[in-house]
Amino acid sequence: MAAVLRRGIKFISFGSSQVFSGGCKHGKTSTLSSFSSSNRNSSSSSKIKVDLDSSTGIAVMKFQNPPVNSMNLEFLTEFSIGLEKLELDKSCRGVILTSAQPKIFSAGLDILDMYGKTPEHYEEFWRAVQDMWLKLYGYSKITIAAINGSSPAGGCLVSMASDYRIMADNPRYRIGLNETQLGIVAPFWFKDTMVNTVGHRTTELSLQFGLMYSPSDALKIGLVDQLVPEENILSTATETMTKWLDIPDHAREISKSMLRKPTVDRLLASRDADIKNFVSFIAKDSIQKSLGLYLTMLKQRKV
Ligand SMILES: CC/C=C\CCC/C=C/C(=O)SCCNC(=O)CCNC(=O)[C@H](O)C(C)(C)COP(=O)(O)OP(=O)(O)OC[C@H]1O[C@@H](n2cnc3c(N)ncnc32)[C@H](O)[C@@H]1OP(=O)(O)O
Repeated sequence: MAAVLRRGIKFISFGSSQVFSGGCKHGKTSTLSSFSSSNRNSSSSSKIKVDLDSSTGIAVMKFQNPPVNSMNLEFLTEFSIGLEKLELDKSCRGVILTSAQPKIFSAGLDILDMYGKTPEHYEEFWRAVQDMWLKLYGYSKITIAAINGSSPAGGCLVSMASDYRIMADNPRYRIGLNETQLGIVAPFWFKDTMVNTVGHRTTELSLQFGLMYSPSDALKIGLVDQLVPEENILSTATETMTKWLDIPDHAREISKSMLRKPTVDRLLASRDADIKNFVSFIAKDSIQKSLGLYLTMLKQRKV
């Protein structure tokens, strides 16, 4: 990674995949909170807008943390609480995750929460990342990621933790676990989630090179399930959800749990050790230096 940063390279090719280089700025969106009809219940925390249609049982959670939906402590906390509320709500049977920001699903974990902070902050932050993944990966209801933009690292994790992934077919977008490009390491449960999604060999290459895939390459390796024109992404996600809703909940839920519980249990059995590991890793001078360099390059639009 250091060599990559020094060279200021924008793309690294690997087969037909590339490390991503972004290229645009985003405006802000406004926060709305309303209750529009007897069947639709909209609520909005500051970073996530939730719209539940109780006549269909489908909720849409829209990330609205401009400019790039980076997942800071506040976002992660609101995300976990929002998921929890919907899980407890009997009128909700499935959740669509998408972004209110143009061109970005999520930029992943907020790098500023991992840079220049205290050990206590790192600990709190990492616990919030774990909470979010444990809730989403072990979620009893159906989750569909409508990936309407780039989705690096933590954004890719959220997508992979969903039951089904629909991505906008825009060749400028990228998705993948690019942690090594920042000089950091995806923890074992990120790795497990990817192995469970695309298999061991593809994960070996993806994680070591920090590969970011175009939508068509992501479809080829099974990182996403379907590509659609950008303007159709929400309608397709809703149609797809309707098909999933045809399956009796209890049978689908037990099947999902059978497949995912061992992976969830692995982290549950070692949460404190995982936090300790994160805090000691991220606080290292060499890692802080790498993150500092990466942030500088982001600001200079060289990533
Ligand atoms: C033992 C375990 C140890 C560690 C495990 C840690 C696991 C980490 C997981 C992660 O998720 S790390 C985050 C990885 N994310 C990235 O690398 C994404 C970086 N960002 C981009 O590639 C691009 O910004 C983009 C998301 C593609 C968007 O490009 P665009 O051109 O549209 O916007 P721009 O680059 O100008 O960014 C706008 C603004 O946002 C800041 N930014 C971007 N991403 C992040 C981020 N992840 N965290 C914090 N801030 C981010 C960027 O610097 C710009 O800020 P500025 O306007 O002030 O310059």
